[in-house]
Amino acid sequence: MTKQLPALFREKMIDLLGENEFEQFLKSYDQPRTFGLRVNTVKVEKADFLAKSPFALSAVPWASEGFYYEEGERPGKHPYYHAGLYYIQEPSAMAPVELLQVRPGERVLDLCAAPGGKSTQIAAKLQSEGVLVVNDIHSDRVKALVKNLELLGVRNAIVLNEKPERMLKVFQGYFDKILIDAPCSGEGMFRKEEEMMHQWERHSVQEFASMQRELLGQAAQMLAPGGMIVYSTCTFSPEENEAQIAEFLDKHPAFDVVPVEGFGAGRPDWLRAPWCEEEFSDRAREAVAGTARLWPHRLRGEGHFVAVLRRDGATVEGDAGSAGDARDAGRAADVVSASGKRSGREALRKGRAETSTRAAVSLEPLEAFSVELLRSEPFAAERLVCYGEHAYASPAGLPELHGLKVVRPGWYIGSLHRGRFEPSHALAMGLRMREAKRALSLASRDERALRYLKGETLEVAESEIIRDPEVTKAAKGYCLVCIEDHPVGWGKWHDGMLKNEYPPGWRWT
Ligand SMILES: C[S@@+](CC[C@H](N)C(=O)[O-])C[C@H]1O[C@@H](n2cnc3c(N)ncnc32)[C@H](O)[C@@H]1O
Repeated sequence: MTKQLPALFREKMIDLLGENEFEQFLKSYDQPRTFGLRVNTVKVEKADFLAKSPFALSAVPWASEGFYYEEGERPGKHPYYHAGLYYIQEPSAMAPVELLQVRPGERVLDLCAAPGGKSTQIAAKLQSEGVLVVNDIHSDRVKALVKNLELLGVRNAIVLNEKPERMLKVFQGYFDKILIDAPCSGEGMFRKEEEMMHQWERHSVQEFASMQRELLGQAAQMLAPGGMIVYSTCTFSPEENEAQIAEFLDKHPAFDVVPVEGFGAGRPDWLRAPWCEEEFSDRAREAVAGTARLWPHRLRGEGHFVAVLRRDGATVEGDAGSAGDARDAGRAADVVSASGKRSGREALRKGRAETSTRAAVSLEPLEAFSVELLRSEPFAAERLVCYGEHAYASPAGLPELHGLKVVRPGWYIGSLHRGRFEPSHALAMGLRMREAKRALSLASRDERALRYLKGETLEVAESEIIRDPEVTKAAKGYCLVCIEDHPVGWGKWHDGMLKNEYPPGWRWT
């Protein structure tokens, strides 16, 4: 393994680390990589998952819901994976979101989000309260992002496929927290994915550095006063790490570094030729010592860099006249949604939803479905929005998204077509079992659990359909299929048989 490292990379790391530490660093490439999963507390309490985990787990010290599992285990091949109970995530990659200190109710942006490892981690910290905007510039990668958010039952995410510069007008000064998990040269991933070495040889560090500079500047404009940005990469190069932060601090005096403890320190001494040609202020040089370096030879994880940046509470970025407008507009929308713009509850009561074209869509079939199937109103507080035939529950407090490439304006509820409502798979995955009036809960060891995930029709006795006879007498019709009380999809029960509604693209193969 070690001899395959690109020669230029080896030379650079010797220069940065010195011969002694480089030897230790090099040895880490002969160690097996680490494997991690993160319990998805949107769906399951950590203690409940640990009590029934089929895998031997040990805690990742820096991530409250993160665990190592042993090589040879296959958590991606377990019904719990299909129930969204965890996300398979490299342990070091769990650090940036932990450091972002997300609280329920906040407005959070994940600017470079696909395939969604960190977005789903943010969603768990939000506990379905607040607004999560996730974005990625590459449309093919956004598909995986949407799927992961749906799998993990995230209800309050808006998915964009945008160039960040086009988001500035809409979101100026709007977010409490922003994560920039920047595109980078990926040097920290050489052990995990050998292909990264070939990519490294094809792209220059400078190419990534200029993208990162832009992303940091754009994020600063979308951050509210007093807000926080976490900037992370999975690379070692100072040009993409300390130099980015030092340059940012010199351009943005309202920001400071919040020192990170518990990892290797950032290296002001690497702000020098040939890695950086620029001169930085003493303030910036000192501050970068508070950034964090995760080294594969010093901890159980791959190589990462993380910087936590806080803006002071007074200053706003960019055009002083309009900064903060999006935040105020969002606040106004909260107020308006109680009267003018319709919350889910109101929309259902009035039988009409807002649409992208402003033409009202009849919600009667959705209302009938809700009355029949849903115990509570899980999207009562959100705005119901229709894009064509598709209904979404959009978190309250969003500015208008007109002009942006919106892939998901919120939780996808289902489609309304010719007087019929068809519930989406995302609706099933975002519900709790207790929110459905008709459900089936299979044990993970029940051979029908696997057969359901493979798309097969199941034999299910009427007595197995869980329902409150006071509320729903009939077993016939849509039923929320769960594995040990955790929803995995829809089925339609009739006369001892459950017709499978598990989407073909999601099936167990
Ligand atoms: C390191 S990956 C993100 C990984 C992701 N945060 C996760 O945890 O699963 C960087 C992402 O940035 C996206 N990207 C690259 N340039 C971008 C840009 N200018 N704006 C937004 N996203 C960008 C890439 O498509 C890629 O998906």
